[in-house]
Amino acid sequence: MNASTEPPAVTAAVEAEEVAKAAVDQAADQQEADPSRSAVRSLLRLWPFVKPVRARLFTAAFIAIIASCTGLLVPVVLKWIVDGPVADRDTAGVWLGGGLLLAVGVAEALLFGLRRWLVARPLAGVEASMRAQLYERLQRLPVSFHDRWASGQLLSRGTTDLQLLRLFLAFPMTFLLVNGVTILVGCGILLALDWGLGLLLLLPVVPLIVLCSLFEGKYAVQARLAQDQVGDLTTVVEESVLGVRIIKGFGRHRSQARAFRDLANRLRGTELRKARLLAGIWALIMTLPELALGAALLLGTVQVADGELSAGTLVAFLSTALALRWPIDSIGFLLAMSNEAATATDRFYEVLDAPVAPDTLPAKSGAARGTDDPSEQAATRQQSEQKTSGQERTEQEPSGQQQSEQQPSEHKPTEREGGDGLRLEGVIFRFADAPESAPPVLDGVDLRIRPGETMALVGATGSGKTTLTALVPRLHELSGGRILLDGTDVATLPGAELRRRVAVAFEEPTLFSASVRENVAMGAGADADGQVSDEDVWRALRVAQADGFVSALPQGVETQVGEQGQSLSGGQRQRLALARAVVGKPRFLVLDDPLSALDVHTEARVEAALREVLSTTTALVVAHRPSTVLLADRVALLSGGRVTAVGTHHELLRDNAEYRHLMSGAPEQAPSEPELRGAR
Ligand SMILES: Nc1ncnc2c1ncn2[C@@H]1O[C@H](COP(=O)(O)OP(=O)(O)OP(=O)(O)O)[C@@H](O)[C@H]1O
Repeated sequence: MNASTEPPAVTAAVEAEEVAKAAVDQAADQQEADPSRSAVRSLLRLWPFVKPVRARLFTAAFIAIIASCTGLLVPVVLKWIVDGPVADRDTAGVWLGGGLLLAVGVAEALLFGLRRWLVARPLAGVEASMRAQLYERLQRLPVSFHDRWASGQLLSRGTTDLQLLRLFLAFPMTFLLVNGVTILVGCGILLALDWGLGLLLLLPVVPLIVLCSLFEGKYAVQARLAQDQVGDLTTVVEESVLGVRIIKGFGRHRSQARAFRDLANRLRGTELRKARLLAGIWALIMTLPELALGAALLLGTVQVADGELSAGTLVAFLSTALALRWPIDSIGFLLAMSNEAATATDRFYEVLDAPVAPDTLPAKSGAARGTDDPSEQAATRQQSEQKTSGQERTEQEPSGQQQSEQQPSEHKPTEREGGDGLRLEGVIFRFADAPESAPPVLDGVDLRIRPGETMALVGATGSGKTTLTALVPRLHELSGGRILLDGTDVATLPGAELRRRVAVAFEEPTLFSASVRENVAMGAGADADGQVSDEDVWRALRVAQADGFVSALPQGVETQVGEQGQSLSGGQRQRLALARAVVGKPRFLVLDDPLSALDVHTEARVEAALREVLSTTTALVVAHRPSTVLLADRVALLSGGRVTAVGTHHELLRDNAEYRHLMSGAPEQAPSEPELRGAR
């Protein structure tokens, strides 16, 4: 949650518009495709997906080559008919020739039909497996990746780009090969029929090769631009649909539509440039061979008149040349489609190549990520204690404000046998995209939460509370320091184990298009799928005070909550998210202001029920209101990137001006966030 002084709804409306404008600008600045990149090399990266169906694909390509070359028999049969039965006025021979031509045509059609049948099924499988891999990768990529990438760009890669690739494998890939072989065989026949006329017909080949390679480079740039612009357009549509209430509420539909139109116009411009390039190369590909054919026809006719060439040979020559027209004409758009497929492959692999944080990291030594060496640990702690005044030191050495830990707090923490609770040691965090000059959001946070203890985390808006809570379940990787769960560094815990130990609920509750039961049971972890009993679900719903409204839903826990739970109120969504966090009875619970949307009475009831859960769970709860803070045994104040005070709510109210200011909302002279950051 970013710091903002505007009312949230106004900010959201302005942001919606700005996002659309930013997408337009982004499209304008879109990084150009590298014209020197090799389309063939890009397309070869599809091999791992194509490999399982290679036998069928190669068989289909071979059949298509046979079918296409079968078509080249037509001119040979024609030459035989003209020079034989027609010249000899042999009617039976003409019928036989006609029958042969029919047989050749039928064989060609059957072979092409067989090819299509062979490729349709396996290619749908290739597309499905690519899509599955993309989705799986998206799930594994870190939150920082998703922060950077627009959702529309990812959506368009999973839909439009993969469709383009299936089309390429089904059609252009095969036909570039088939038509290439057909042209070679056809040229061989032409040269065999009359090498002089054949050479004349082949004259345009060299300029056409040069022109095609020039076209390919230019087309690649436009194809990349167009596909990126489709991604931007998808982002704007998605955001407009999700933010439709804000757009309508603030009457922003016109400006939103304008921004969309600008983006659509840019895409239109790019598509027109593509069409112009394609039209240009197509015109050349059709005109140059046509000119050569005209010249060959003229020369051939003169030769027939002079008796140097038989009429049958000329007919065969011309019909072979005409049979090659489609394979030659199609090269322009086959190249264009291949280029788009190469771009789609690049875009697909941009996601697949993005680095995924390893499931577990080796424990690092030294201060950067803490250390297992007790002497180094002591040194690290000493360093961070020097940085932090009035901050929690250790349980054994209470001082100043910390002495009050000895005083009775509202809820006595339960010690767990063998557990060490949650420890943050010298935690440093900086967002990867933050400017170099900006200080880290968290700059040496030290905090110990004892087993069974509930610690409230309080701080000014934008002080880094949400960021800190995201570090415990490793939604972001630390820039320095370490976080220990019962003595184990979270970086060394396998992902599944980490999820089993830690459950989270955020202020902005995310629900999925599924039933209430499925949304809640999700919190029990992937390995518990299908094993969450009704009793567990209802217990969690009771803790979150959600049992009442869920019972009143038309199908109870089986009720579908709609996309993002839009059919529920904000407070109801928050309570379901809370139920999801507690259903798996986690050892550690991280709650980012999960009760902010509740009225005070409901909040009090949720808190009463939560206390039972929290008495056996170690919890870190971000709090903005005194009522939420009272849920906790102790409170930590986050300020200037560090924990500057720890104590009970009443102690901090008494002793800490900044805390008093935050809790009371009184216009007291507490340091502002920029002041605090500047002071560092
Ligand atoms: N993805 C991001 N990239 C760069 N900076 C970010 C990112 N997310 C948050 N920040 C910045 O990090 C700082 C801490 O944000 P965070 O959301 O943790 O604050 P917070 O204390 O939870 O605020 P609030 O009380 O308003 O929820 C803010 O200055 C914010 O602008």
